[in-house]
Amino acid sequence: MLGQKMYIITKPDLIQVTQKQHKVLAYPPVEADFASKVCGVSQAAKAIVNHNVSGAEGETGFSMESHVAMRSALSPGKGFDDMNRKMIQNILLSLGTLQQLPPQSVRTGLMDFVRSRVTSSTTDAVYGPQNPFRDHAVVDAFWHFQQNFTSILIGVLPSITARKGIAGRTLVAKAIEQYYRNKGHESGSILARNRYDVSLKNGLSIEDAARLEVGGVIAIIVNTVPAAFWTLFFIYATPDLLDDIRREVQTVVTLRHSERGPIHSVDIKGLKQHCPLLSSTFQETLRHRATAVSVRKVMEDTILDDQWLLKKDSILQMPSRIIHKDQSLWGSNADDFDARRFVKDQKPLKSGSGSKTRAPAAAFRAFGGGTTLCPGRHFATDEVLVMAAVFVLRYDMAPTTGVWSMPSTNQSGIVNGLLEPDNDIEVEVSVRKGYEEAIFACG
Ligand code: HEM
Repeated sequence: MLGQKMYIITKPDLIQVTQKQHKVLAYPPVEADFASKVCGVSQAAKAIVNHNVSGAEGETGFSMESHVAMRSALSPGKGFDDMNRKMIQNILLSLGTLQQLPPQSVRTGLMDFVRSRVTSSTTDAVYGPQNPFRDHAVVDAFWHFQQNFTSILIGVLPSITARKGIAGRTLVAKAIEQYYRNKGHESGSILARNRYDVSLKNGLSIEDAARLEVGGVIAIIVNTVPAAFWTLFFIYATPDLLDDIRREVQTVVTLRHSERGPIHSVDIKGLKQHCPLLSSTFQETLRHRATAVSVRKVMEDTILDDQWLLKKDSILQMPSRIIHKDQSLWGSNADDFDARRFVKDQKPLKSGSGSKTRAPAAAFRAFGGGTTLCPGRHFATDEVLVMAAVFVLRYDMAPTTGVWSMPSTNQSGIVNGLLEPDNDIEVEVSVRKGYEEAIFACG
């Protein structure tokens, strides 16, 4: 990007105009460039990935077809429902494992805990019974790679400065390659199958298809982990909020007794429709912690909104963090975490006043917007809401220092969608009275 002209847009109305001009202010060339650099593919694969990124030749080529394939896999339908249901079952099951540990209370790093649960639940749902992430070495390698994103993408001599990350990436790509060779994708989700089919159809080798799939893993887990971490952090750090959310979640859980023990069935639809405070807390967590920057390439000289000349080949950025902290959009408490901000009966923002305000929908940028609005947002929302709901019902949690203090986030990488804590929080987690034998299921 050195020497490249850059424009930054921070006003939602201008962002909407930008998003409507998605052919000339385009995302696919940015994504192709990102994938080529971050995934470490061969020269031949770079040419395939960068072919027809402008869409001038119609909806053909790897870039255009993988966009469609991912969107269709993540849209409502049987394939998506199967994958989503498996992820939810995995989350419910994985939150039960603490119960099997000998003392009823365990010490763990909160980020570590969330990372391992999200990684195993999501990758198992996506990749199926031959999921390469069932191997802990692959999981560890992936997170080493993730910690080195920024250096790999824009660092000086990444082969030296990001050696551990690159080694991690190679190990994960090899494991996915083996998965493909064993035909693991055939019993995986629609998302895993669609991505493989598009890669092979467009002439990528299995090795390069596997390298690019490492980029797919970034999309499916990297943002959900901090989203779940911060959601739990804010809920437990605010005792009144924890009590209110517990009461709310209880209304969508039914209890029945079985030979195996008491079964608590969580109504997943009810969680989204009848738990406004939990949903609002999740959205506010994303608003408060998002750092995603939507990037577009200017494909030809363009006059934006009849007044701004954008030069061909320049880069346009729409940074969520600036927009989410704009007091003219979110009110005078824009910097604060307000768990009730997205509860529907909040009054809309009146110009420049009020602390409890609702901004226009376009001002919420955690999932991007327009044609590239995150297609995994429903999957991610279900994952975090279910995790938070079961966690609050089943567990008490307190930091071992005795005080919940907000961790610093200075080392958070610039390509992350959300801030990440510099250090993990050590917590003591214990099963709540009455939930010792509980089994959770989705209703
Ligand atoms: C809280 C979790 C998540 C956040 C905050 C998030 C955020 C985003 C953002 C900001 C973008 C780029 C949009 C743009 O530049 O306009 C994006 C793209 C994408 N996300 Fe997510 N995401 C999350 C979870 C997921 C999950 C769980 C999946 C898949 C299961 C997923 C799949 C994708 C895909 C495939 C794209 C690329 C879309 C395209 O090429 O058009 N995301 N996400």
